[in-house]
Amino acid sequence: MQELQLGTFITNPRVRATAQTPEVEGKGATPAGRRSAPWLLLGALAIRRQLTRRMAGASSSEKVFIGVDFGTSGCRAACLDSNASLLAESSVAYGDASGPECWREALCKVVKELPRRESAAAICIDGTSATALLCSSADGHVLEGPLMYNFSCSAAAVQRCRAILPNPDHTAAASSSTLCKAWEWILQGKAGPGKRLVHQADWLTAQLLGTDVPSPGTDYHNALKLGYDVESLQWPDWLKRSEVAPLLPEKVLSPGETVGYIGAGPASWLGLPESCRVAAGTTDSIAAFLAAGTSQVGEAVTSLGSTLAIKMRSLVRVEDSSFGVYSHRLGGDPLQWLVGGASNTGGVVLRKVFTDKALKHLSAEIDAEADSGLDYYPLPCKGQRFPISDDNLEPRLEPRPESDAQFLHGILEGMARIEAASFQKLEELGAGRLRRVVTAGGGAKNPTWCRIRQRLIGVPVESAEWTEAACGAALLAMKGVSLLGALADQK
Ligand SMILES: Nc1ncnc2c1ncn2[C@@H]1O[C@H](COP(=O)(O)OP(=O)(O)O)[C@@H](O)[C@H]1O
Ligand SMILES: O=C(CO)[C@H](O)[C@H](O)COP(=O)(O)O
Repeated sequence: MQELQLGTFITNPRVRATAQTPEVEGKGATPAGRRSAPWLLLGALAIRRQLTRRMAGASSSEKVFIGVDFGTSGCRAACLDSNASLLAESSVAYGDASGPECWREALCKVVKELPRRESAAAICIDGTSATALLCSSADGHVLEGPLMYNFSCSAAAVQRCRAILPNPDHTAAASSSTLCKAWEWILQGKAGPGKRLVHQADWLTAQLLGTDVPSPGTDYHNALKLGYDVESLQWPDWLKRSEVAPLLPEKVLSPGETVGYIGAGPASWLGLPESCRVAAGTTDSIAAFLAAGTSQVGEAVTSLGSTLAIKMRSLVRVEDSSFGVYSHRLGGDPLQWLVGGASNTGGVVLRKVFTDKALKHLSAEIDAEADSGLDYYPLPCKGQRFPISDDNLEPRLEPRPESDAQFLHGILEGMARIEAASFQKLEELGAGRLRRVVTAGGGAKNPTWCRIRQRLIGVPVESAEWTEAACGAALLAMKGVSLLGALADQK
């Protein structure tokens, strides 16, 4: 098996690195040039290994809090001290690998690179929303899947799903919903007694508890697309009466709520103490929202990751699956919602054409205030989830100009138009007026893209201080269930 190497250590600009190893400049692996690997592929990436530690030597016994983010292209971990300062981050790319064994390998890799993990007081995992596995209820063994977050189910599964929904606009009506994936397995004859649908974050959280706890249940963020009623906080009767009922997770917890503590086995292979609390998780774009830090209704977070997910704080819950719009529960009194959706556009389109290094230097050549003169609709392949829900929508990336910088300009502008149309749709549907956009994800490090987006969206657009979702998961580990309410109650 290929020897695993360290991933890229992301240095948080706020915390000055005190220990630096020389920069290792590798050749950027082009996506097409990637070699396959049984587990985690780390091509010859430009690896800057910097462990960030606070200047003042924090005592090694001081408690730390760990968040682990399982995104589309890789896994990242963040470690906070008891003042919620960022101590260290680590990451590993999946490359061409995928599936539960790859995720578990990534979990082990990123956690074992964190300093002071032996003092961890709590850990929390976020995963891609609506990524589902079919597992044995008895021992948690994976039987089918994963069906990934953007997997569009068969017409038969979608039809059976929509037939039980209380209304056609329901979040679970989307062809990529977790509930459609449950019907997919039912129609294939793979579901049945002793089997349960498990979200990516839930399965990984169970790895932390050890083998004697097959399933920790789920959280009400991950449960939304499975049909959970996040207003009354219960499985609705129409779902409990359906053939899906036996597949539903028994427990639905609040994100950050205690699921249990690190099992003896995981304690040894992760180097975490058995006293470390395991918190219920959330989805990757909500973890990014939590990391980005917003303070009032009308503010939004756009996650510019492999996909483009937006969440706007609103006092109005909006749900319209015909546009791919749904609302996650934030909390507070009055109850606040994270209204938005997840588009198939995003960094995945960029990575098919440009390495991260090329993105950086080509972006510097672009005049963000000028129009590119191109009219692209950037998608990785046919199909769009939001703000147009259409499995047959084709990408538009022609004509390609001679200049790579102009080509990139057209793509960034095309994605910014999709983002602007998304916010416009949320306002049309009653979510309220957009005031400001804070940016998370890999694209947040591109100031040119931020300026193009600001020009087309028409409100201030800036990069978050913490652009990594893992920091949001670490805050959930640290603050527990109080985090969401406290965020919502900020006026
Ligand atoms: N300078 C840049 N400008 C725009 N996009 C970038 C830049 N650097 C990296 N990216 C994009 O960021 C994406 C990865 O972001 P990340 O948040 O890690 O994604 P995910 O969590 O969805 O895997 C990649 O698709 C890559 O193309
Ligand atoms: O695009 C995705 C993967 O990155 C997911 O769909 C994303 O998690 C958005 O879903 P949610 O709004 O439920 O978090």
